[in-house]
Amino acid sequence: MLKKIFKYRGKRIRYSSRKLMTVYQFVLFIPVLIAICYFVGYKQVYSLVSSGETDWKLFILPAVLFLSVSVVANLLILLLKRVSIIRDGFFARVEQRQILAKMVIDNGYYNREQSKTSDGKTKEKIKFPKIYYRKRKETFEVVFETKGSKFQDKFLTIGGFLETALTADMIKKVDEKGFVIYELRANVFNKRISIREMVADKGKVQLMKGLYWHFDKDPHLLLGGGTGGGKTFTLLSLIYALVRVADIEICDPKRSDLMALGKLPLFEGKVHSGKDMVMCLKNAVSEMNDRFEEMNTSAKYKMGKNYAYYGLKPKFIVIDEFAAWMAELSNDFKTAGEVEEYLTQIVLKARQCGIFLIVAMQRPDGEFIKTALRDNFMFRMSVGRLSETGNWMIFGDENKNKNFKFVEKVDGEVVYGRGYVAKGGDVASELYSPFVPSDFDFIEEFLKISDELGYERIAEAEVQKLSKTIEKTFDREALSINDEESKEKAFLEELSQKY
Ligand SMILES: Nc1ncnc2c1ncn2[C@@H]1O[C@H](COP(=O)(O)OP(=O)(O)OP(=O)(O)O)[C@@H](O)[C@H]1O
Repeated sequence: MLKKIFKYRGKRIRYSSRKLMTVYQFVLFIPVLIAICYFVGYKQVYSLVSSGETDWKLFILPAVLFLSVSVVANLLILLLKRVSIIRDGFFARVEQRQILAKMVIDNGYYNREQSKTSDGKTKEKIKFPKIYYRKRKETFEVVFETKGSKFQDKFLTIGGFLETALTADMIKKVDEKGFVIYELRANVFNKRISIREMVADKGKVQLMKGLYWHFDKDPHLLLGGGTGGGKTFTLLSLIYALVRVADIEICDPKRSDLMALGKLPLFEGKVHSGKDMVMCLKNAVSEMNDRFEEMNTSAKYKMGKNYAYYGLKPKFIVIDEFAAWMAELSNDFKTAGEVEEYLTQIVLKARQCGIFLIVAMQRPDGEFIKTALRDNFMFRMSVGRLSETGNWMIFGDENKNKNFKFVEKVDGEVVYGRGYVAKGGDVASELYSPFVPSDFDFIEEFLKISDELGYERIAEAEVQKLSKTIEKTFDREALSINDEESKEKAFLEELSQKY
């Protein structure tokens, strides 16, 4: 009851909050000011004055000392505030409160109140509506009182505006009696991890600091994104992290970057293209049935337990450029029907026995992936530039009002692999896929994993050749594809540009 009466909503944003950073500058300077007043003012100047000293030259040194210490101290305080903002510390939050106050003033979301002073003059006072700022563990909340105020309509749709004003990403909007609460996350870029930090176990894989794909809870991943946005690198990163703990099958209809992996012993016979991809899905369905059989007849059978309990390894089927593949099959109804059938079975049933799909495409158009099938991908990601419709197709109706941004540069540097992420049905939040440094050679790294897992080594010349196929400058010729395949590849390339 008490909680209902006194509900803490956060720090109130007031007219005075517009100068918060300056106030803190002064507050932090006060101890320094006291110290110089004591050591310079009292100890030096005062003693000179009280001893009757009149030579003005003797006062120069204390004056210079006073000024220089003040300037240096203020510069240090400014530096401290800057570092704190960059590190998302205390002053990042102070700055956010100040920005909110300025936003209210600049947009006129306040009321003017007139009052009479004791000497009969009229004084105008600016009164802010009730707006609160509250820090949460990884996020912060901005709360607006609605209660029929003249700004109510504005506050109910201010989410996108807040995202831009506070350079933050809205992750939730909650309507409460009399209030609307926006939950935002700032400085998401700082939460980016390097590919080498990606950790996976039998139930989850890390994507950013504090962000995991719990594939056993939110099965099947749908990844969308425009050309060159970082889809292939995201897929490769996921494969890199998961291959230590899972079986991976790869379908690459474009026969591009991922095809090269098939030449490594670690993925021998596990990288598919053409008709082989249909077989891969068919085999996954029969493996699913076998796994269920094994689980149900196990001596330690327990209702509701999943693959991990029975000691089974998770298995991932990675399909790149899915829409282009389906477009290619648009005249081959039989095969297209077969693919759809296998995918539906896996999507609907395979979670418990540990078989998961990771499907990537430019955008999940209903023409190529049925909405009912798409809705069962419980984890969604996008990287790179995507149209409004593309985002809506990936993240669904829940995100129709989300302000999806395309960010090309962060701190002046071009950024790759930026996009959004959401569990099915949630508001999408900003994502930076794990960073792949320029000295990271996927082939070399997969060979290291091969060694760890006891696979045979391949010749150095072959390693060199393969490394080139997954370089930052796509050298697709190195894949040694014959003429007939080249034609088909060009056709698929064309389709994947479109879809
Ligand atoms: N996570 C990342 N870390 C570092 N660089 C990246 C990352 N993602 C993408 N890049 C850079 O962007 C380039 C394009 O990425 P990628 O090949 O993954 O795009 P794509 O969306 O798969 O494009 P396409 O559809 O044309 O194959 C890479 O060669 C790399 O230089």
